[in-house]
Amino acid sequence: MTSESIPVIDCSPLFNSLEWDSNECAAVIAKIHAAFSTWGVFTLTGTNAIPPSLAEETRDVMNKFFELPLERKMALHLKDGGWAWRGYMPWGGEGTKGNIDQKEGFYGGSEIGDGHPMKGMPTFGGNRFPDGELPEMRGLVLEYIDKVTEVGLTISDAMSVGLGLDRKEVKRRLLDPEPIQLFRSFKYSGRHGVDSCGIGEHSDFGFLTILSQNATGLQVFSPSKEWVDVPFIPDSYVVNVGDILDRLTHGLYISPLHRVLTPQPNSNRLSIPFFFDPAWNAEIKPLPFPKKDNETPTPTPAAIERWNRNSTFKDLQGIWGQYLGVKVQKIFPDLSLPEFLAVSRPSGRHLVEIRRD
Ligand SMILES: O=C(O)CCC(=O)C(=O)O
Ligand SMILES: [Fe+2]
Repeated sequence: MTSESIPVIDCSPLFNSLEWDSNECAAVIAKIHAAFSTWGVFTLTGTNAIPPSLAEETRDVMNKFFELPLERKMALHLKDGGWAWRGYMPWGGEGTKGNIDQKEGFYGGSEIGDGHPMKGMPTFGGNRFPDGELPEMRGLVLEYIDKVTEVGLTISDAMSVGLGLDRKEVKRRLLDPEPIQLFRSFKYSGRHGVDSCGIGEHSDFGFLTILSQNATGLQVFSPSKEWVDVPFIPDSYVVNVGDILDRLTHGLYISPLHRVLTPQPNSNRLSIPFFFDPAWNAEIKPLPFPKKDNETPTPTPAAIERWNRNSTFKDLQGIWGQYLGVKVQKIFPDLSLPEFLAVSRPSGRHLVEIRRD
């Protein structure tokens, strides 16, 4: 048994338009900085950027979505959404390290118009909502994405100040003109005879993950290397560091291992992880801190061990989209991709076409 528990941080001063150099804000910023440097995760309370009713209605509509007949959901299958990586992911459709994850999912993102310059690139494209069966889902999910993005931007500002940078430095370097916004919702349900996890142990690929949940089940690997339950607290969000933020902070911020326990066959656990990632064109190079002496911090052995868990970010170069494209290609090996430069593979270039069938 462990007495450790993940930090819970009331972030209301940051959302209540207080001066950021007020004592209240400074205290919250220090707590976030400490949480990211030790656990890599905290439970955020006190945000008014996402009205509680919106979060609840979004979870409700996602539950309704998962209750739709299977053939209606299959009509929205992810693979038919191509590079946009949007739509329905059936139960068992994903796995971690060779084991199937006992979950089904819905994948979405910000809606872009036909004329958008990024249309057709990995993660950019139309959402696949069940407009006929659940007409309210589109509006709720898009509104939720807007609001949770505000939370991501506020945390990024706090992080920037915590790292000794100007408040907008992280945003300017990594999130302008707009962060990549990946909406996910998962419904966990176990099957008799299958003992794999809801999601096996992993760390997140991107920058920040901001997760809403309706029950316990998520566990995080603690600083003293034990699995610790993330409690369910109403109107809270679990915010964790992803692998690229770990790298960009020279390993000061920790991308934590986490997993979702094996769900019961009649489980009702629903989560909405939101991946708040760098802008497609963001140049991937470490953040310039500490500012005072400009010395590059030396990564600790623990950081190097984390970075070696997977080699995606072995060398930091190029732009975020080049890493993201490779990630999406691994998920859809059969799809072909618009041409783009990739940096995390020796071949360097993918030459593909968008699937039209
Ligand atoms: O559903 C959860 O609680 C965790 C989801 C997660 O870890 C992920 O999607 O990366
Ligand atoms: Fe995760």
